[in-house]
Amino acid sequence: MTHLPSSHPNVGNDAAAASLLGFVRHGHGPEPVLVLHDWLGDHGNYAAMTPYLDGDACTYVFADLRGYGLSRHLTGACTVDEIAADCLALADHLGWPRFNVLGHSMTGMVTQRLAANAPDRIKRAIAVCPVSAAGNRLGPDAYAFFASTAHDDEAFCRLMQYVTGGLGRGWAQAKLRRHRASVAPACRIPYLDMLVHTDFVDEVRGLTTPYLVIVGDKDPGLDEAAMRQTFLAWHPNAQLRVMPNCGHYPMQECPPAFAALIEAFLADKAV
Ligand SMILES: O=C(O)CC1=CCC(=O)O1
Repeated sequence: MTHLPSSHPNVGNDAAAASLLGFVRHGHGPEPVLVLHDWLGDHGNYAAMTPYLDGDACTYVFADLRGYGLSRHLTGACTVDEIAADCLALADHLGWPRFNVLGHSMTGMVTQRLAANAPDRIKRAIAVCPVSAAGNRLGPDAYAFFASTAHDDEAFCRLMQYVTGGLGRGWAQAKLRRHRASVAPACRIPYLDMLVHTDFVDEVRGLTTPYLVIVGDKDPGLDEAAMRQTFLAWHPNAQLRVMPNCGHYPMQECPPAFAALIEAFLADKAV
């Protein structure tokens, strides 16, 4: 991976440069792919799968949202509109008039926001274990538990084990270390509130963007049934794939199989 900081010299003006999302680029192929991370990780979620990606076919840009990883210094409103605007600014900076977008979990809804805001710019969308435009309406106890992971290391580890069907302590602790090092404390709850309370379903129904929706069969909440009631119900050109023996993090739990799945979709010449 090539590391390009957000202060890359090709940025057009100071204001744009100051708020450009940090990113990591991989590959040089003709198919541009903007890759977004989840609530609890950053671009590092994808490190295990990059050796299996075809860099001659695609150019991947792994972006960090404000408050995360290479954008840890950037503050903001932590809304889906802000993320979508930041993504389009990054695509402009990269010289990408039209591109593919991949969102994971929390940023599943960002793929929909982008497809609704800029349908001519989004070639295809991939939504991985995604929270949809309907938000993830957690009840009070579940919300309190999710919120506690922002400061309670044990709760964080329990969540990491729960959403992967019981992976071990080593997995949970590795996720915890990366999270605590790369996610600014001030943005943890605001992004949770975004993923819980956002609702723009009426703006995405009927969008014809080609969609690949991927879930793991060990992800307890964001499962096949949930996808059929959301993404598959709203997007006429959506297809669903269920990854076997995989939880909420296919890019880390099943890297080569996940890479093959997304690249088969990205290679579809009909689009
Ligand atoms: O990963 C996210 O963005 C949010 C989330 C954490 C566990 C889960 O099921 O969703």
